[in-house]
Amino acid sequence: MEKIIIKGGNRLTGSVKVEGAKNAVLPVIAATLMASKGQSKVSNVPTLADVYTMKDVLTHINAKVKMTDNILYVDAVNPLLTEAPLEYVTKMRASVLVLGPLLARYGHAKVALPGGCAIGSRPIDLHLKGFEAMGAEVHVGNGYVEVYTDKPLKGAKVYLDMPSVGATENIMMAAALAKGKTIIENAAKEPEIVDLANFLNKMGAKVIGAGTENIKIIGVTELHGTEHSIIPDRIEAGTFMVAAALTQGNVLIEGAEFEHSRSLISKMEEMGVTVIEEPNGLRVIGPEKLGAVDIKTLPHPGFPTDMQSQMMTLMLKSTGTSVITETVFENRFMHVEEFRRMNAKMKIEGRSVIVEGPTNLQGAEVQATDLRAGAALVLAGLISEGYTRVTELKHIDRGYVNLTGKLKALGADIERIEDVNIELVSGDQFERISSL
Ligand SMILES: CC(=O)N[C@H]1[C@@H](OP(=O)(O)OP(=O)(O)OC[C@H]2O[C@@H](n3ccc(=O)[nH]c3=O)[C@H](O)[C@@H]2O)O[C@H](CO)[C@@H](O)[C@@H]1O
Ligand SMILES: C=C(OP(=O)(O)O)C(=O)O
Repeated sequence: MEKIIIKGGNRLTGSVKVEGAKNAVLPVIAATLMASKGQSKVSNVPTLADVYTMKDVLTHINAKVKMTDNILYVDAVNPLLTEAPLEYVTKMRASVLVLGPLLARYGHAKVALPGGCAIGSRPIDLHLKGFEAMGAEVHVGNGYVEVYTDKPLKGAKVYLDMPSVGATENIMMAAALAKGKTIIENAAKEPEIVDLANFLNKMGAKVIGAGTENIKIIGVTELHGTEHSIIPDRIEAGTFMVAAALTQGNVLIEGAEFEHSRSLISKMEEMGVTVIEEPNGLRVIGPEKLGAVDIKTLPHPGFPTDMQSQMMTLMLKSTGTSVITETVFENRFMHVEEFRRMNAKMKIEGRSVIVEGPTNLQGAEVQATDLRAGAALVLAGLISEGYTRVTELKHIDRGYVNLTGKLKALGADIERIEDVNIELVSGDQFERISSL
């Protein structure tokens, strides 16, 4: 079983480059399926497991896909299949984002119904409500969801009960090729929604107002391939910001956008962290003593749920009682048990976790329960006594390119090892691996 092993105590310094955003590139790749003319060239594509899964979905349905370095080429001109089987959806829920594009282009799409996952039940009822409002029939059965229509989709007014990111994206993509005007009310406002809208507009779509709560889409009859560069990953950036703050470090996070991370920066500043906007990124300087804060996760521009577990690590180092309340997902606290194995003092009360700090964290063997929880445990390892071993790295690989290498370059004592035989890597073995 592969593990990341961290020996805590090092201060991080230097600079680290942020990759293209996972949550922007996945919908953009899905949208390339709507180009009935010309090839799409997407650059700044992160080499993540999720990107390869999305690439496999596209190949499965007959699109021609090629990836070299960080550039992805998609040619979807030839007729496509309209079904994506279970194996892809179990690896990555974002595979449901092919529903909107395929429905709009072919009048039919079928994908395995995503089940619950470690962070909550995650239904797709709002996506389906949008498709129905545009005239599609929805059939759910035998573990699959099928959407179809024998007439072109028609523009509609769709109110989302909550500003779902995926539903906004799926409906926006379907509406781009529908007849007439669609308005998405209470739409998600994340920067990744704006990136998708920009990509669609370069393909010939007419999307107005992305980034606000009302998005208007005037349908067109055809979309074409185009070129686009993916926005930087604000969650990867945030993870390194926390790493710098935790270790009393001084790190330049190259490519990090101030505007995309306002809520995180504001909380970090409240805790005593210095964040400086520089021409090519954000510099983060960790203080000697961190103050406690209360945080509530919310849809953008509120505090992102994808930074909740990493911030919990920072709270563990802060002096006083911090409370973190999760309002976006109903069950995103699986990492609390793992933190406790590292001597963390925290208590779950309903949708909140009460964190008592500062804690002397102790290294332990812990499991990544989802990708951000995995990153948070690696962060905790950076400030723990002794050795921390993080397993279930498949989760981390969904969302982070070379997390170990990047932290090592900043000065962390960290290794990723394949240890089929060694159940417990001792300090000596770690020293040997580190010096290889
Ligand atoms: C690939 C991608 O971009 N993933 C992000 C996206 O996920 P995703 O698009 O799945 O998240 P949503 O914004 O849709 O989900 C937010 C909440 O709405 C609920 N909901 C959603 C859709 C629906 O039809 N019905 C419903 O009840 C979900 O269960 C959840 O409680 O946004 C989340 C919230 O910022 C992030 O944590 C994920 O990293
Ligand atoms: C929850 C996340 O992603 P996904 O929606 O792809 O599971 C995440 O990026 O933290």
